[in-house]
Amino acid sequence: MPSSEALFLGFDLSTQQLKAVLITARSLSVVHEASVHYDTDLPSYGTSNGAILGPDEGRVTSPVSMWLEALDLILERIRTAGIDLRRVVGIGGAGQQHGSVYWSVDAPSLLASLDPSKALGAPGHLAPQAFSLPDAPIWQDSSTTVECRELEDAVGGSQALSDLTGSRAYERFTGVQIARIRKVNPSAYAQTSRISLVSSFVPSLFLQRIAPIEISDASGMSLMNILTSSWEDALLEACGGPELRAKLGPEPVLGGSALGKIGTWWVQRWGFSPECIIAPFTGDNPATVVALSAPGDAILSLGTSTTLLLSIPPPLSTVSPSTPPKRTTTSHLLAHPAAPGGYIAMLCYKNGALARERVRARYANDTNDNGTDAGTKWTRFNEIVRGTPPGNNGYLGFYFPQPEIIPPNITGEFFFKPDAGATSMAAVPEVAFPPFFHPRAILESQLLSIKLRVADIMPPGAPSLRRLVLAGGASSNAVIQQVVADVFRTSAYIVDRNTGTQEAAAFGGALLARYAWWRNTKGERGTFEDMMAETGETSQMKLGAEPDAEAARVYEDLVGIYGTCERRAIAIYQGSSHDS
Ligand SMILES: Nc1ncnc2c1ncn2[C@@H]1O[C@H](COP(=O)(O)OP(=O)(O)O)[C@@H](O)[C@H]1O
Ligand SMILES: O=C(CO)[C@@H](O)[C@H](O)COP(=O)(O)O
Repeated sequence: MPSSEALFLGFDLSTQQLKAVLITARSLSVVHEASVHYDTDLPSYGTSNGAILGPDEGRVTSPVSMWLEALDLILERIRTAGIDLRRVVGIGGAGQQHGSVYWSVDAPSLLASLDPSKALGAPGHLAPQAFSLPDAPIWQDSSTTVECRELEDAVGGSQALSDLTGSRAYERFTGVQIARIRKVNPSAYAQTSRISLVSSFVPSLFLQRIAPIEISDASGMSLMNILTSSWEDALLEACGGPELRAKLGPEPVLGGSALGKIGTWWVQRWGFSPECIIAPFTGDNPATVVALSAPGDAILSLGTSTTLLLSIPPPLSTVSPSTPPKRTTTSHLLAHPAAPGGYIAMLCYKNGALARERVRARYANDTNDNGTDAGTKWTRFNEIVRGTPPGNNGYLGFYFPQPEIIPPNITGEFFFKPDAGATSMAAVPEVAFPPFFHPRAILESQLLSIKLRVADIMPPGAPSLRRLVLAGGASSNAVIQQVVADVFRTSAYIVDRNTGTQEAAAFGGALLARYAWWRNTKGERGTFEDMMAETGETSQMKLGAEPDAEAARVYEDLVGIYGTCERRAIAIYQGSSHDS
């Protein structure tokens, strides 16, 4: 590869880390990856897994200054690795969905006049004065239940809101987060000139002006009409009053388009080319779909959250009117970032990686457990899972350390085992649940919940899943790959680390930048797929695990029992939360 070959830079500002992937223009090969882990690389912010809990019940935020410093640090790491940033012709990326950043009235002039002698995160440079709130509410926030009910009431209920926006009201969605800020901190709201999503915050820094919000990530706000991809006045009014439209900026834009060229601060401080284009960033889940989706596949993303993603392509014919995809009160429908008229169906769970880590720490703590995620940290956990049979001898556990999204708001742990005659399941206290069964129990219950609901998001008449593609941190774990293949009776594919990157969202962001560059700089008119076909990119997937027929049969029998136990866990939770 000539060292002058043009590069695309993709970021993913996710929950626990900022990640970056650099790919070549012609073959889309990954030339470099970098990351900044907030807790360990920027400990002065005191985050736990990238977030700060409280002070109010359910409040979860991340410091905006920490994200600025993370950008400084990741660029330093990329430069130190010997990458010549002048080669970067396009920047794109992704952000954790729903999180919001509140810009002050001074922000536009501060952004436009950044000082090349100062780091982005240097105190007094942008922060605190460019922001009307120092902390950004993130997707783990669950403090807005009242605002959710108010929003649904304003439009005629949860299904009506889902029909309009693709989702019922959810605590983490940006519209209700805005409504809460307007209610509890009206002066900060009044001083806010613009509101960005995490995904539009980062390109705003690169452009040195506030970027528009992208349609796929706008689908996670409860503010956009999912069929027209335009802001919906009734929703804007309900969440943020008449002033919200101006704070959101222009109508949402399609991904894979060029927003403009990189700002002069980046050219002067970091040596980027002034011709480098900036593409809209999207949500981390839509970016993962862009990176990994092929017809007939579903994607299971095992990051901090767990998501199941299904790409619904645009109708083949624009002549015959298409039936709008299903909208439900348990799943989400998002606009596709790069295929106008296409959608993404999604299930999302809050208790993913962090809940599994908690079980590992309590019940599978290796004496050598100071290893890394990729090294020995999961060794004991995996041994225990291998030492227990599919179905876990009937022991079923539910682990919701944080208020869950599916089922809504359930919190706590709930355990079940077959009763004495093995004819039904009995709820049992933790002490009656052998510790050895917990590691498999958390994997099985997290996956059975998805199995129970996956039919809800399949388009009518769609064939059954061809294969599941795994993404996110836990996708590299071979034991987890096998349980996934068995539960869903489908081949589990993973990204081949020799040819691709595990950082699918950052990679998807780089691909969207490549698509924007191809259309805007090269003047091409084709689809994203046309662009991919021209690159001659070879598959980055490899088989992770094939289902075991006997194990798959066990899970087919178990899914109904899982559903019954889940209903009982909800009843126990509701009983206990009413008592307290
Ligand atoms: N080998 C592994 N086995 C199980 N889980 C893993 C493994 N490696 C990483 N993880 C999990 O991946 C999580 C991080 O996933 P990642 O997709 O990077 O998160 P995010 O994008 O939300 O910041 C960690 O919290 C860890 O629990
Ligand atoms: O809330 C959602 C999706 O609706 C989450 O999936 C966030 O987008 C966070 O993603 P990760 O950091 O877990 O990848």
